[in-house]
Amino acid sequence: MLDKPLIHTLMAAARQAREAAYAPYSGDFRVGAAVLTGDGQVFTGCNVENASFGASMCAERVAIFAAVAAGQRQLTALVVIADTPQPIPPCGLCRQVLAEFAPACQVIMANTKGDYQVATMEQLLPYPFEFRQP
Ligand SMILES: O=c1ccn([C@H]2C[C@H](O)[C@@H](CO)O2)c(=O)[nH]1
Ligand SMILES: [Zn+2]
Repeated sequence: MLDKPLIHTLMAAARQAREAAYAPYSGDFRVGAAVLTGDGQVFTGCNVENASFGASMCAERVAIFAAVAAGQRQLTALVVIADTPQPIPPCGLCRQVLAEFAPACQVIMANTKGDYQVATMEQLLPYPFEFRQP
């Protein structure tokens, strides 16, 4: 279980990352994310939209891919934050990507008011797809 100071550190990092969100097509629905690696590093991301809507990328996957691109494949926590009435949950695609690198990850869903809720990956994606060679 993550302690409160660490949750607040990660929430602050995600909130800061959200500032860079590029979200002109969603009406400025800005999202920030932060992931914690097994060795204590923090990587962040924001959503990056595109005129071809399907080419847009969620904040969570930007943060996860930044960690993996830096050689960090073991993720222990993820925070996602947006200006929403309730804490924001990660979308299904991000859950599947999280399951790849963070099967035992704690997911902290937050909003900019400071509300947050913690869930495990088992709760968010109980049956992740796993590829097996036939
Ligand atoms: O968990 C989520 C859900 C949505 N978005 C982004 C994608 C898009 O830019 C905007 C609206 O879906 O929010 C995220 O970054 N993370
Ligand atoms: Zn997503």
